[in-house]
Amino acid sequence: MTLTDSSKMEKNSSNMIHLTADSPSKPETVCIFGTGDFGRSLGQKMLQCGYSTVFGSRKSQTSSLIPKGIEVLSHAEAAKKSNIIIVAIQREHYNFLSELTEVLHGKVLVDVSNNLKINQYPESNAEYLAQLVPGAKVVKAFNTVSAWALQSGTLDASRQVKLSNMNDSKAKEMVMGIVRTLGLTPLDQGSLLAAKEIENYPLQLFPMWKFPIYLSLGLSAFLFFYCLIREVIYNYVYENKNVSFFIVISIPNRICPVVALILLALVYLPGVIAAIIQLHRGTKYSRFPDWLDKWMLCRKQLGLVALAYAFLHVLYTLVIPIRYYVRWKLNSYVISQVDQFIHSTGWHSDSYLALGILGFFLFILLGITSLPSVSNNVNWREFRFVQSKLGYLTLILCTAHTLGYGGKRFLSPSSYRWYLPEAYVLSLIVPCIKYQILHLCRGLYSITS
Ligand SMILES: NC(=O)C1=CN([C@@H]2O[C@H](COP(=O)(O)OP(=O)(O)OC[C@H]3O[C@@H](n4cnc5c(N)ncnc54)[C@H](OP(=O)(O)O)[C@@H]3O)[C@@H](O)[C@H]2O)C=CC1
Ligand SMILES: [Cu+2]
Repeated sequence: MTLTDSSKMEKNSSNMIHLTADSPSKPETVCIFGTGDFGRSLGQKMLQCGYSTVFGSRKSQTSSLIPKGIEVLSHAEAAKKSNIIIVAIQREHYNFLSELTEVLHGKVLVDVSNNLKINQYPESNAEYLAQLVPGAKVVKAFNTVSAWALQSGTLDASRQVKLSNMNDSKAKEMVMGIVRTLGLTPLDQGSLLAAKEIENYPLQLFPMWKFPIYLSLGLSAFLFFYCLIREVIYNYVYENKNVSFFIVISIPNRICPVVALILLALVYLPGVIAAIIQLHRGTKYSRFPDWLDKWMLCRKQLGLVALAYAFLHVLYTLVIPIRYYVRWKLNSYVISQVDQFIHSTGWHSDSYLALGILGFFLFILLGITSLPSVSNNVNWREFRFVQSKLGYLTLILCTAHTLGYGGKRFLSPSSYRWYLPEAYVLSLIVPCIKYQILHLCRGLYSITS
Protein backbone atom coordinates (compact mmCIF):
# COMPACT_ATOMS: atom_id res chain seq x y z
CA MET A 1 0.00 0.00 0.00
CA THR A 2 1.35 3.42 -0.87
CA LEU A 3 1.48 6.39 1.42
CA THR A 4 -1.35 8.13 -0.42
CA ASP A 5 -3.55 5.05 -0.12
CA SER A 6 -3.15 4.87 3.61
CA SER A 7 -3.66 8.57 4.12
CA LYS A 8 -6.82 8.35 2.00
CA MET A 9 -8.07 5.50 4.13
CA GLU A 10 -7.36 7.47 7.24
CA LYS A 11 -9.32 10.36 5.82
CA ASN A 12 -12.22 8.07 4.93
CA SER A 13 -12.34 6.40 8.29
CA SER A 14 -12.23 9.73 10.09
CA ASN A 15 -15.13 10.81 7.88
CA MET A 16 -17.05 7.72 8.88
CA ILE A 17 -16.35 8.27 12.54
CA HIS A 18 -17.54 11.81 12.15
CA LEU A 19 -20.73 10.62 10.49
CA THR A 20 -21.62 7.97 12.99
CA ALA A 21 -20.57 9.91 16.05
CA ASP A 22 -22.59 13.02 15.45
CA SER A 23 -24.39 12.54 12.18
CA PRO A 24 -26.62 15.58 12.29
CA SER A 25 -27.98 14.84 8.84
CA LYS A 26 -29.45 11.44 9.73
CA PRO A 27 -33.17 12.02 10.17
CA GLU A 28 -35.43 9.86 12.26
CA THR A 29 -37.82 8.79 9.56
CA VAL A 30 -37.64 8.75 5.79
CA CYS A 31 -40.80 8.64 3.72
CA ILE A 32 -40.93 6.98 0.31
CA PHE A 33 -43.80 7.60 -2.12
CA GLY A 34 -44.48 4.62 -4.37
CA THR A 35 -44.16 0.94 -3.52
CA GLY A 36 -42.78 -0.09 -6.91
CA ASP A 37 -39.47 -1.81 -7.58
CA PHE A 38 -37.29 1.16 -6.78
CA GLY A 39 -39.29 2.35 -3.78
CA ARG A 40 -39.17 -1.10 -2.19
CA SER A 41 -35.45 -1.62 -2.86
CA LEU A 42 -34.62 1.79 -1.44
CA GLY A 43 -36.89 1.19 1.57
CA GLN A 44 -35.20 -2.13 2.30
CA LYS A 45 -31.75 -0.53 2.06
CA MET A 46 -32.82 2.37 4.33
CA LEU A 47 -34.13 -0.09 6.88
CA GLN A 48 -30.87 -2.05 6.82
CA CYS A 49 -28.91 1.15 7.36
CA GLY A 50 -30.90 2.05 10.45
CA TYR A 51 -33.48 4.49 9.13
CA SER A 52 -37.08 4.11 10.14
CA THR A 53 -39.04 4.19 6.93
CA VAL A 54 -42.67 4.71 5.89
CA PHE A 55 -44.26 4.22 2.50
CA GLY A 56 -46.81 6.58 0.99
CA SER A 57 -49.01 4.61 -1.39
CA ARG A 58 -52.38 4.61 -3.14
CA LYS A 59 -53.22 1.27 -1.57
CA SER A 60 -53.36 0.84 2.18
CA GLN A 61 -53.09 -2.96 2.42
CA THR A 62 -49.59 -4.35 2.68
CA SER A 63 -48.49 -6.82 0.06
CA SER A 64 -46.00 -9.60 0.78
CA LEU A 65 -43.41 -7.75 -1.28
CA ILE A 66 -43.20 -4.83 1.14
CA PRO A 67 -40.15 -5.23 3.41
CA LYS A 68 -41.14 -6.19 6.96
CA GLY A 69 -40.99 -3.31 9.40
CA ILE A 70 -42.10 -0.63 6.96
CA GLU A 71 -45.53 0.87 7.42
CA VAL A 72 -47.69 1.67 4.38
CA LEU A 73 -49.84 4.79 4.76
CA SER A 74 -51.65 7.20 2.50
CA HIS A 75 -49.46 9.79 0.82
CA ALA A 76 -50.57 12.64 3.10
CA GLU A 77 -50.20 10.63 6.33
CA ALA A 78 -46.81 9.30 5.38
CA ALA A 79 -45.56 12.76 4.40
CA LYS A 80 -46.50 14.14 7.82
CA LYS A 81 -44.13 11.65 9.50
CA SER A 82 -40.96 12.80 7.80
CA ASN A 83 -39.07 15.84 6.58
CA ILE A 84 -37.62 13.96 3.65
CA ILE A 85 -39.88 12.43 1.03
CA ILE A 86 -38.41 10.31 -1.72
CA VAL A 87 -40.69 10.27 -4.74
CA ALA A 88 -40.23 6.84 -6.36
CA ILE A 89 -42.97 7.33 -8.94
CA GLN A 90 -42.78 7.93 -12.69
CA ARG A 91 -42.97 11.55 -13.78
CA GLU A 92 -46.22 10.88 -15.69
CA HIS A 93 -47.99 10.28 -12.36
CA TYR A 94 -46.70 13.35 -10.51
CA ASN A 95 -49.99 15.30 -10.93
CA PHE A 96 -51.50 14.13 -7.64
CA LEU A 97 -48.60 15.76 -5.75
CA SER A 98 -50.00 19.23 -6.45
CA GLU A 99 -52.90 18.36 -4.16
CA LEU A 100 -50.44 17.70 -1.34
CA THR A 101 -48.79 21.12 -1.58
CA GLU A 102 -49.76 22.04 1.94
CA VAL A 103 -48.40 18.87 3.57
CA LEU A 104 -45.24 19.03 1.53
CA HIS A 105 -44.55 22.69 2.26
CA GLY A 106 -40.98 23.22 3.50
CA LYS A 107 -40.10 19.53 3.14
CA VAL A 108 -37.30 18.02 1.12
CA LEU A 109 -38.62 16.22 -1.96
CA VAL A 110 -36.15 13.84 -3.59
CA ASP A 111 -36.76 13.22 -7.28
CA VAL A 112 -35.32 9.87 -8.39
CA SER A 113 -37.07 9.57 -11.73
CA ASN A 114 -35.56 8.67 -15.06
CA ASN A 115 -36.94 9.05 -18.56
CA LEU A 116 -37.15 6.64 -21.45
CA LYS A 117 -35.41 8.92 -23.93
CA ILE A 118 -32.68 11.56 -23.77
CA ASN A 119 -34.23 15.06 -23.52
CA GLN A 120 -37.74 13.58 -23.49
CA TYR A 121 -39.31 16.68 -21.89
CA PRO A 122 -38.42 20.35 -22.30
CA GLU A 123 -37.66 20.70 -18.58
CA SER A 124 -36.07 18.13 -16.27
CA ASN A 125 -38.34 15.97 -14.10
CA ALA A 126 -36.91 17.62 -10.99
CA GLU A 127 -37.73 21.10 -12.27
CA TYR A 128 -41.22 19.90 -13.17
CA LEU A 129 -41.65 18.58 -9.64
CA ALA A 130 -40.47 21.90 -8.21
CA GLN A 131 -43.12 23.70 -10.30
CA LEU A 132 -45.83 21.30 -9.13
CA VAL A 133 -44.97 21.69 -5.44
CA PRO A 134 -43.58 25.22 -5.17
CA GLY A 135 -43.19 25.14 -1.37
CA ALA A 136 -40.93 22.07 -1.30
CA LYS A 137 -37.16 21.89 -1.59
CA VAL A 138 -36.52 19.58 -4.52
CA VAL A 139 -33.29 17.59 -4.71
CA LYS A 140 -32.40 15.36 -7.67
CA ALA A 141 -30.65 12.17 -6.58
CA PHE A 142 -30.50 8.37 -6.76
CA ASN A 143 -31.59 8.10 -10.40
CA THR A 144 -28.13 6.77 -11.34
CA VAL A 145 -28.47 3.79 -8.97
CA SER A 146 -30.57 0.83 -10.09
CA ALA A 147 -33.11 -1.04 -7.99
CA TRP A 148 -31.24 -4.23 -8.79
CA ALA A 149 -27.93 -2.85 -7.50
CA LEU A 150 -29.61 -1.66 -4.28
CA GLN A 151 -31.12 -5.09 -3.69
CA SER A 152 -28.16 -7.25 -4.59
CA GLY A 153 -25.70 -5.01 -2.78
CA THR A 154 -23.34 -5.03 -5.78
CA LEU A 155 -22.93 -1.31 -5.85
CA ASP A 156 -19.32 -1.19 -6.99
CA ALA A 157 -19.93 0.00 -10.52
CA SER A 158 -22.63 2.48 -9.59
CA ARG A 159 -21.52 3.76 -6.21
CA GLN A 160 -21.73 7.38 -7.28
CA VAL A 161 -24.96 9.28 -6.69
CA LYS A 162 -25.17 12.51 -8.65
CA LEU A 163 -27.08 15.26 -6.86
CA SER A 164 -28.41 18.68 -7.68
CA ASN A 165 -30.79 21.07 -5.98
CA MET A 166 -32.25 24.58 -6.28
CA ASN A 167 -30.02 26.48 -3.93
CA ASP A 168 -30.88 25.07 -0.58
CA SER A 169 -27.60 23.69 0.68
CA LYS A 170 -29.25 22.38 3.85
CA ALA A 171 -31.65 20.16 1.92
CA LYS A 172 -28.79 18.94 -0.22
CA GLU A 173 -26.71 18.16 2.87
CA MET A 174 -29.57 16.12 4.32
CA VAL A 175 -29.83 13.98 1.18
CA MET A 176 -26.04 13.65 0.96
CA GLY A 177 -26.04 12.36 4.53
CA ILE A 178 -28.50 9.61 3.56
CA VAL A 179 -26.48 8.76 0.47
CA ARG A 180 -23.34 8.35 2.57
CA THR A 181 -25.07 6.27 5.21
CA LEU A 182 -26.28 3.91 2.48
CA GLY A 183 -22.62 3.35 1.60
CA LEU A 184 -22.73 5.40 -1.59
CA THR A 185 -20.71 8.40 -2.70
CA PRO A 186 -22.58 11.64 -3.27
CA LEU A 187 -21.39 13.75 -6.19
CA ASP A 188 -22.67 17.32 -6.03
CA GLN A 189 -23.51 18.50 -9.55
CA GLY A 190 -24.68 21.98 -8.56
CA SER A 191 -28.02 23.63 -9.15
CA LEU A 192 -31.25 22.05 -10.34
CA LEU A 193 -30.31 23.13 -13.86
CA ALA A 194 -27.91 20.18 -13.84
CA ALA A 195 -30.83 17.82 -13.23
CA LYS A 196 -31.41 17.37 -16.95
CA GLU A 197 -27.87 16.16 -17.44
CA ILE A 198 -28.20 13.83 -14.44
CA GLU A 199 -31.40 12.41 -15.91
CA ASN A 200 -29.76 11.89 -19.29
CA TYR A 201 -26.75 10.17 -17.75
CA PRO A 202 -28.21 6.65 -17.23
CA LEU A 203 -29.59 6.71 -20.78
CA GLN A 204 -26.24 7.22 -22.43
CA LEU A 205 -24.50 4.32 -24.08
CA PHE A 206 -20.73 4.87 -24.21
CA PRO A 207 -21.07 8.40 -25.64
CA MET A 208 -17.32 9.01 -25.89
CA TRP A 209 -16.63 5.62 -27.49
CA LYS A 210 -18.97 5.97 -30.46
CA PHE A 211 -16.71 7.99 -32.72
CA PRO A 212 -13.50 5.98 -32.06
CA ILE A 213 -15.27 2.66 -32.55
CA TYR A 214 -17.12 3.65 -35.72
CA LEU A 215 -13.93 5.17 -37.09
CA SER A 216 -11.83 2.09 -36.36
CA LEU A 217 -14.48 -0.22 -37.82
CA GLY A 218 -14.72 1.96 -40.92
CA LEU A 219 -10.95 2.04 -41.34
CA SER A 220 -10.71 -1.72 -40.81
CA ALA A 221 -13.38 -2.37 -43.43
CA PHE A 222 -11.73 -0.03 -45.92
CA LEU A 223 -8.28 -1.56 -45.38
CA PHE A 224 -9.70 -5.06 -45.55
CA PHE A 225 -11.14 -4.50 -49.02
CA TYR A 226 -8.00 -2.64 -50.08
CA CYS A 227 -5.79 -5.57 -49.05
CA LEU A 228 -8.26 -8.08 -50.47
CA ILE A 229 -8.04 -6.44 -53.88
CA ARG A 230 -4.28 -5.86 -53.81
CA GLU A 231 -3.23 -9.19 -52.42
CA VAL A 232 -5.84 -11.85 -53.03
CA ILE A 233 -7.68 -10.71 -56.14
CA TYR A 234 -4.65 -9.18 -57.85
CA ASN A 235 -2.59 -12.34 -57.31
CA TYR A 236 -5.42 -14.48 -58.56
CA VAL A 237 -6.10 -12.48 -61.71
CA TYR A 238 -2.58 -11.54 -62.80
CA GLU A 239 -0.36 -14.22 -61.34
CA ASN A 240 -2.90 -17.03 -61.19
CA LYS A 241 -1.96 -17.68 -57.57
CA ASN A 242 -4.59 -18.59 -55.02
CA VAL A 243 -3.74 -17.02 -51.67
CA SER A 244 -7.28 -16.64 -50.38
CA PHE A 245 -6.23 -18.01 -46.97
CA PHE A 246 -4.51 -14.64 -46.43
CA ILE A 247 -7.95 -13.42 -45.31
CA VAL A 248 -7.59 -15.20 -42.00
CA ILE A 249 -4.27 -14.03 -40.61
CA SER A 250 -2.13 -12.13 -43.09
CA ILE A 251 -4.66 -9.43 -43.93
CA PRO A 252 -5.86 -8.86 -40.35
CA ASN A 253 -2.23 -8.57 -39.34
CA ARG A 254 -1.78 -5.79 -41.89
CA ILE A 255 -4.96 -4.01 -40.87
CA CYS A 256 -4.23 -3.98 -37.12
CA PRO A 257 -0.93 -2.06 -37.08
CA VAL A 258 -2.10 0.43 -39.70
CA VAL A 259 -5.36 1.18 -37.87
CA ALA A 260 -3.49 1.38 -34.54
CA LEU A 261 -1.04 3.88 -35.99
CA ILE A 262 -3.68 6.01 -37.67
CA LEU A 263 -5.74 6.14 -34.46
CA LEU A 264 -2.67 6.96 -32.39
CA ALA A 265 -1.81 9.74 -34.83
CA LEU A 266 -5.39 11.01 -34.52
CA VAL A 267 -4.88 11.26 -30.75
CA TYR A 268 -2.16 13.83 -31.31
CA LEU A 269 -3.49 15.57 -34.43
CA PRO A 270 -6.17 17.72 -32.68
CA GLY A 271 -3.44 19.20 -30.47
CA VAL A 272 -1.66 20.35 -33.62
CA ILE A 273 -4.84 21.79 -35.11
CA ALA A 274 -5.61 23.54 -31.83
CA ALA A 275 -2.14 25.07 -31.82
CA ILE A 276 -2.59 26.29 -35.40
CA ILE A 277 -5.97 27.82 -34.53
CA GLN A 278 -4.53 29.55 -31.47
CA LEU A 279 -1.63 30.91 -33.50
CA HIS A 280 -3.99 32.07 -36.23
CA ARG A 281 -6.30 33.82 -33.76
CA GLY A 282 -3.41 35.18 -31.77
CA THR A 283 -4.99 34.18 -28.46
CA LYS A 284 -5.51 31.04 -26.43
CA TYR A 285 -8.59 32.40 -24.67
CA SER A 286 -11.19 31.72 -27.36
CA ARG A 287 -13.34 28.65 -27.80
CA PHE A 288 -12.38 25.95 -30.27
CA PRO A 289 -14.89 24.90 -32.93
CA ASP A 290 -17.33 22.24 -31.74
CA TRP A 291 -15.95 19.42 -33.87
CA LEU A 292 -12.47 20.03 -32.47
CA ASP A 293 -13.81 20.10 -28.91
CA LYS A 294 -15.53 16.76 -29.43
CA TRP A 295 -12.45 15.29 -31.06
CA MET A 296 -10.24 16.44 -28.17
CA LEU A 297 -12.66 14.92 -25.65
CA CYS A 298 -12.47 11.44 -27.15
CA ARG A 299 -8.68 11.27 -27.43
CA LYS A 300 -8.38 8.86 -24.55
CA GLN A 301 -10.87 6.46 -26.13
CA LEU A 302 -9.11 6.77 -29.50
CA GLY A 303 -5.85 5.87 -27.77
CA LEU A 304 -7.34 2.86 -26.01
CA VAL A 305 -8.90 1.52 -29.21
CA ALA A 306 -5.49 1.99 -30.87
CA LEU A 307 -3.93 0.01 -28.02
CA ALA A 308 -6.43 -2.80 -28.56
CA TYR A 309 -5.49 -2.97 -32.24
CA ALA A 310 -1.79 -3.01 -31.33
CA PHE A 311 -2.51 -5.91 -28.97
CA LEU A 312 -4.21 -7.82 -31.76
CA HIS A 313 -1.25 -7.16 -34.02
CA VAL A 314 1.07 -8.63 -31.36
CA LEU A 315 -1.08 -11.74 -31.05
CA TYR A 316 -1.31 -12.23 -34.82
CA THR A 317 2.45 -11.80 -35.07
CA LEU A 318 3.15 -14.36 -32.34
CA VAL A 319 1.52 -17.14 -34.38
CA ILE A 320 3.56 -16.47 -37.52
CA PRO A 321 6.28 -19.08 -36.83
CA ILE A 322 3.73 -21.90 -36.51
CA ARG A 323 1.86 -21.10 -39.70
CA TYR A 324 2.11 -23.74 -42.40
CA TYR A 325 2.48 -21.15 -45.13
CA VAL A 326 5.43 -19.51 -43.38
CA ARG A 327 7.14 -22.81 -42.60
CA TRP A 328 6.70 -23.92 -46.20
CA LYS A 329 8.06 -20.64 -47.54
CA LEU A 330 11.03 -20.83 -45.21
CA ASN A 331 11.81 -24.40 -46.17
CA SER A 332 11.60 -23.76 -49.88
CA TYR A 333 13.83 -20.75 -49.44
CA VAL A 334 16.42 -22.81 -47.60
CA ILE A 335 16.28 -25.51 -50.26
CA SER A 336 16.45 -23.06 -53.15
CA GLN A 337 19.76 -21.60 -52.04
CA VAL A 338 22.39 -22.67 -49.64
CA ASP A 339 22.19 -19.52 -47.77
CA GLN A 340 24.95 -17.42 -46.37
CA PHE A 341 24.10 -15.37 -43.34
CA ILE A 342 23.56 -11.79 -44.44
CA HIS A 343 24.67 -9.55 -41.64
CA SER A 344 22.73 -6.47 -42.70
CA THR A 345 19.50 -8.47 -42.97
CA GLY A 346 20.06 -9.75 -39.44
CA TRP A 347 20.44 -6.19 -38.22
CA HIS A 348 17.46 -4.98 -40.15
CA SER A 349 15.09 -7.68 -38.95
CA ASP A 350 16.21 -7.48 -35.32
CA SER A 351 16.05 -3.71 -35.17
CA TYR A 352 12.55 -3.35 -36.58
CA LEU A 353 11.32 -6.02 -34.19
CA ALA A 354 13.03 -4.28 -31.28
CA LEU A 355 11.44 -0.96 -32.27
CA GLY A 356 8.05 -2.68 -32.33
CA ILE A 357 8.56 -4.23 -28.90
CA LEU A 358 9.67 -0.93 -27.35
CA GLY A 359 6.85 0.96 -29.03
CA PHE A 360 4.30 -1.55 -27.81
CA PHE A 361 5.69 -1.40 -24.28
CA LEU A 362 5.34 2.39 -24.19
CA PHE A 363 1.89 2.05 -25.72
CA ILE A 364 0.81 -0.14 -22.81
CA LEU A 365 2.32 2.37 -20.40
CA LEU A 366 0.20 5.09 -22.02
CA GLY A 367 -2.88 2.92 -21.67
CA ILE A 368 -2.21 2.18 -18.01
CA THR A 369 -1.56 5.79 -17.05
CA SER A 370 -4.86 6.79 -18.63
CA LEU A 371 -6.78 4.61 -16.14
CA PRO A 372 -8.42 6.82 -13.53
CA SER A 373 -6.96 4.91 -10.59
CA VAL A 374 -3.44 5.50 -11.91
CA SER A 375 -3.88 9.02 -13.24
CA ASN A 376 -5.32 10.10 -9.87
CA ASN A 377 -1.98 9.30 -8.31
CA VAL A 378 0.16 11.48 -10.57
CA ASN A 379 0.13 15.23 -10.76
CA TRP A 380 -0.87 17.20 -13.82
CA ARG A 381 2.72 17.71 -14.95
CA GLU A 382 3.57 14.02 -14.65
CA PHE A 383 0.40 13.08 -16.54
CA ARG A 384 1.24 15.54 -19.32
CA PHE A 385 4.78 14.20 -19.51
CA VAL A 386 3.65 10.59 -19.93
CA GLN A 387 0.73 11.28 -22.25
CA SER A 388 2.48 13.83 -24.43
CA LYS A 389 6.24 13.20 -24.49
CA LEU A 390 6.08 9.42 -24.18
CA GLY A 391 3.08 9.46 -26.51
CA TYR A 392 5.10 11.03 -29.30
CA LEU A 393 7.96 8.64 -28.66
CA THR A 394 5.51 5.74 -28.94
CA LEU A 395 4.19 7.10 -32.21
CA ILE A 396 7.69 7.49 -33.61
CA LEU A 397 8.86 4.03 -32.48
CA CYS A 398 5.76 2.29 -33.85
CA THR A 399 6.03 4.17 -37.12
CA ALA A 400 9.70 3.30 -37.43
CA HIS A 401 8.80 -0.34 -36.76
CA THR A 402 6.22 -0.35 -39.54
CA LEU A 403 8.52 1.51 -41.91
CA GLY A 404 11.26 -1.00 -41.18
CA TYR A 405 8.90 -3.81 -42.03
CA GLY A 406 7.63 -2.22 -45.24
CA GLY A 407 11.06 -0.89 -46.20
CA LYS A 408 12.39 -4.40 -46.51
CA ARG A 409 10.61 -4.76 -49.81
CA PHE A 410 10.35 -1.10 -50.66
CA LEU A 411 12.52 -1.29 -53.75
CA SER A 412 10.98 -4.40 -55.21
CA PRO A 413 8.31 -3.43 -57.76
CA SER A 414 6.22 -6.52 -57.14
CA SER A 415 6.07 -5.68 -53.48
CA TYR A 416 2.65 -5.76 -51.95
CA ARG A 417 3.90 -5.02 -48.49
CA TRP A 418 4.52 -1.38 -49.11
CA TYR A 419 0.98 -0.19 -49.07
CA LEU A 420 -0.97 2.74 -47.79
CA PRO A 421 2.03 5.01 -47.31
CA GLU A 422 -0.32 7.79 -46.17
CA ALA A 423 -0.81 5.97 -42.88
CA TYR A 424 2.88 6.00 -42.12
CA VAL A 425 3.37 9.52 -43.37
CA LEU A 426 0.52 10.85 -41.26
CA SER A 427 1.83 9.25 -38.12
CA LEU A 428 5.33 10.59 -38.75
CA ILE A 429 4.31 14.09 -39.72
CA VAL A 430 2.11 14.79 -36.71
CA PRO A 431 4.83 14.79 -34.04
CA CYS A 432 7.09 16.81 -36.31
CA ILE A 433 4.54 19.56 -36.93
CA LYS A 434 3.69 19.75 -33.26
CA TYR A 435 7.35 20.07 -32.39
CA GLN A 436 7.78 22.87 -34.92
CA ILE A 437 4.68 24.68 -33.70
CA LEU A 438 5.75 24.50 -30.07
CA HIS A 439 9.05 26.10 -31.01
CA LEU A 440 7.30 28.71 -33.08
CA CYS A 441 4.95 29.49 -30.20
CA ARG A 442 7.77 29.81 -27.70
CA GLY A 443 9.56 32.11 -30.12
CA LEU A 444 6.46 34.25 -30.67
CA TYR A 445 5.66 34.49 -26.97
CA SER A 446 9.19 35.49 -26.12
CA ILE A 447 9.05 38.19 -28.81
CA THR A 448 5.68 39.60 -27.73
CA SER A 449 6.21 39.46 -23.98
N1 LIG B 1 -36.23 0.63 -11.19
C1 LIG B 1 -35.05 1.18 -11.17
O1 LIG B 1 -34.02 0.50 -11.19
C2 LIG B 1 -34.91 2.67 -11.07
C3 LIG B 1 -36.04 3.48 -11.06
N2 LIG B 1 -35.89 4.85 -10.96
C4 LIG B 1 -37.07 5.73 -10.95
O2 LIG B 1 -37.89 5.42 -9.86
C5 LIG B 1 -39.26 5.65 -10.19
C6 LIG B 1 -40.05 4.42 -9.86
O3 LIG B 1 -39.54 3.36 -10.66
P1 LIG B 1 -40.01 1.84 -10.39
O4 LIG B 1 -40.12 1.62 -8.95
O5 LIG B 1 -39.10 1.00 -11.18
O6 LIG B 1 -41.45 1.83 -11.08
P2 LIG B 1 -42.68 0.89 -10.73
O7 LIG B 1 -43.59 0.92 -11.88
O8 LIG B 1 -42.20 -0.42 -10.23
O9 LIG B 1 -43.37 1.64 -9.50
C7 LIG B 1 -43.94 2.87 -9.65
C8 LIG B 1 -44.82 3.15 -8.45
O10 LIG B 1 -45.41 4.43 -8.62
C9 LIG B 1 -46.68 4.44 -8.02
N3 LIG B 1 -47.68 4.93 -8.96
C10 LIG B 1 -47.95 4.44 -10.20
N4 LIG B 1 -48.94 5.16 -10.77
C11 LIG B 1 -49.29 6.08 -9.89
C12 LIG B 1 -50.29 7.12 -9.91
N5 LIG B 1 -51.07 7.32 -10.97
N6 LIG B 1 -50.38 7.91 -8.83
C13 LIG B 1 -49.60 7.72 -7.77
N7 LIG B 1 -48.65 6.76 -7.68
C14 LIG B 1 -48.51 5.95 -8.74
C15 LIG B 1 -47.03 3.03 -7.63
O11 LIG B 1 -46.90 2.92 -6.22
P3 LIG B 1 -48.20 2.63 -5.30
O12 LIG B 1 -48.92 1.47 -5.94
O13 LIG B 1 -47.61 2.30 -3.97
O14 LIG B 1 -49.01 3.88 -5.27
C16 LIG B 1 -45.98 2.20 -8.31
O15 LIG B 1 -45.59 1.08 -7.59
C17 LIG B 1 -39.30 6.01 -11.65
O16 LIG B 1 -39.41 7.40 -11.81
C18 LIG B 1 -37.96 5.54 -12.17
O17 LIG B 1 -37.52 6.33 -13.25
C19 LIG B 1 -34.67 5.42 -10.80
C20 LIG B 1 -33.54 4.65 -10.78
C21 LIG B 1 -33.56 3.24 -10.95
CU1 LIG C 1 4.45 -4.77 -36.20
